[in-house]
Amino acid sequence: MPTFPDHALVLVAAVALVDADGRVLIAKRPEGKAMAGMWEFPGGKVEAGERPELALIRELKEELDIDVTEACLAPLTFASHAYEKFHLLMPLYVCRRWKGMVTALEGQELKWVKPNRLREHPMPPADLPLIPHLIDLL
Ligand SMILES: Nc1nc2c([nH]c(=O)n2[C@H]2C[C@H](O)[C@@H](COP(=O)(O)OP(=O)(O)OP(=O)(O)O)O2)c(=O)[nH]1
Ligand SMILES: [Mg+2]
Repeated sequence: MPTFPDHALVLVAAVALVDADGRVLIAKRPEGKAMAGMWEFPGGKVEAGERPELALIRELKEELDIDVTEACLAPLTFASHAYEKFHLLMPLYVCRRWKGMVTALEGQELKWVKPNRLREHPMPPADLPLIPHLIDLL
């Protein structure tokens, strides 16, 4: 029985951008945001009426100044995590191809890391089960 009446589902689309050396891009959540200082996969909330793939393409332009096409987004797995105030459902895509140079447009710290070193970076609890999938893939 759910003890919380208003556990709204929040849909967030995220991506593992993979470089030629099999490293994955993570970004540090800026001060002032929830979970500030944690390392996350680029992405963001899917807006009402928006498809997750298009949300991700939009977020990658806004946050990193890169152009990604839908055909280059391969679904890998998803996170489903009960935060205190909402339930996060977060599909994780993999992308190895994009146009433009990855640039931190929101002042966020960026880092390319091997999947087996992701655990050295504090990540939101929802992300921890995603790490083995990336280790298996890359
Ligand atoms: N982008 C992203 N968000 C994550 C990850 N793990 C995780 O728990 N989240 C959570 C944190 C936030 O509650 C939510 C994403 O919200 P956000 O604030 O980044 O959304 P947004 O990019 O649309 O930004 P905003 O316009 O709301 O400021 O998902 C992750 O790996 N990547
Ligand atoms: Mg975001």
